[in-house]
Amino acid sequence: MSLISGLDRFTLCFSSNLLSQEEETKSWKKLIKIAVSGAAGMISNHLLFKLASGEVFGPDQPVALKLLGSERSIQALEGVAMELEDSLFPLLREVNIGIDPYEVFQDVEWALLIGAKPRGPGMERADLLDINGQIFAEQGKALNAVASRNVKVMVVGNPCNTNALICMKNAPDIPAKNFHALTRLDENRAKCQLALKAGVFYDKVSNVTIWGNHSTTQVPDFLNATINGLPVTEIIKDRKWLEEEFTEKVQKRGGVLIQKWGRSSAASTSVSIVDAIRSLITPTPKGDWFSSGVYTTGNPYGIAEDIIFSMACRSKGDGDYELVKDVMIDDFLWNRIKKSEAELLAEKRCVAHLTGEGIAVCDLPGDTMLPGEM
Ligand SMILES: NC(=O)C1=CN([C@@H]2O[C@H](COP(=O)(O)OP(=O)(O)OC[C@H]3O[C@@H](n4cnc5c(N)ncnc54)[C@H](OP(=O)(O)O)[C@@H]3O)[C@@H](O)[C@H]2O)C=CC1
Ligand SMILES: O=C([O-])CC(=O)C(=O)O
Repeated sequence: MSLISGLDRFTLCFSSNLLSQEEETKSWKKLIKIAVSGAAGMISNHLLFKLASGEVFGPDQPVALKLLGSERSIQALEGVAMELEDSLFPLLREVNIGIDPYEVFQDVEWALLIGAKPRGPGMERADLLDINGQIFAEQGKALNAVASRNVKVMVVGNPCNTNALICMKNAPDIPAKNFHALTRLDENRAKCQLALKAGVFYDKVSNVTIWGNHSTTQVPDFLNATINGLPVTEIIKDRKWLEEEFTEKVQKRGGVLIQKWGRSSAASTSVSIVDAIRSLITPTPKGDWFSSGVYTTGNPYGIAEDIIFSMACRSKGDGDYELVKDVMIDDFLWNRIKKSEAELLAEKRCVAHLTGEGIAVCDLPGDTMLPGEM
């Protein structure tokens, strides 16, 4: 018996505890198909087991995992699939592996796009944008061709905001609103720092927005954040700490971790992907919000249109979201937001050849980096 299918090496013959159709309609929800790229990578190694366990979509939600790899990773991918199979997750109905996004993305309702080339020594940021951009352009086209018409796409692979924009532009038949770049890890990092400084537990911190790019220009918003329902600025009165130390700590957290660990955050990133998905499929607690990198066109804040920018979102739990209107933006916040916006506009000009918007011109600001690059 095997759950695994894909690449013609495995045949799907799992059936031993498959519920009959009648039982299924009584007690279990309809199977959902979830694609994960970079499935043999470090983040996926944590995430896939959470998806299969029911931790993400719930204890009555059967899942099919469709794992996208490459020639490079196919052996590893088979190993990952075997481990999933050996874990005997009752909700995991099917594991499919493949290297062709047009096969792997067939009918998927969620696409978690994690695979991306890491920036190597001496590689220009423009080169990274181009190499990874090509991956995301191809995957956008594949999603457009074969995925569910309402697929939700979560881009994790860096530079995730611009990769998400490229993916979205190559998938014109899928609503632009369905594309997200993961900035939830940054939000979680910000909450952790505020809780530690205030001497409270993490769950007392809410309304934390990350504005902008998942890079060192990101803006962790302490102005609108609350602790125990009170403005953070009333609890932590050290404004200098908030503007300088806190902000920089969150912006550079990824890089500091790489220096210590020798690799980038994988476990906490997978936790934040779970948080990001759950924020879309469960109603946002009253008065609170969450951060996600989403499409700016029509935003109420005056941020440039047609980029993917992290902003404050609320969801009714139906997979969709709306932008939060009642946020304060002072000069400090606005100046920082403009810097991150300028970086994303520069990244966008750099990938114009991949978004169908003409000839690329790369004039990236030199002083900004991915969180892991400091
Ligand atoms: N948004 C966020 O908050 C965060 C984003 N990240 C980003 O997530 C991505 C994945 O991280 P992680 O899982 O730790 O990385 P890994 O290096 O463990 O895995 C990355 C996967 O990317 C795939 N890949 C695609 N193209 C290439 C290529 N040209 N060269 C090498 N590998 C490639 C590989 O899979 P295959 O061969 O199967 O394609 C590989 O397994 C990275 O881009 C990282 O920067 C990390 C932390 C936080
Ligand atoms: O740059 C990286 O790969 C790591 C990263 O995004 C982060 O830790 O936030």
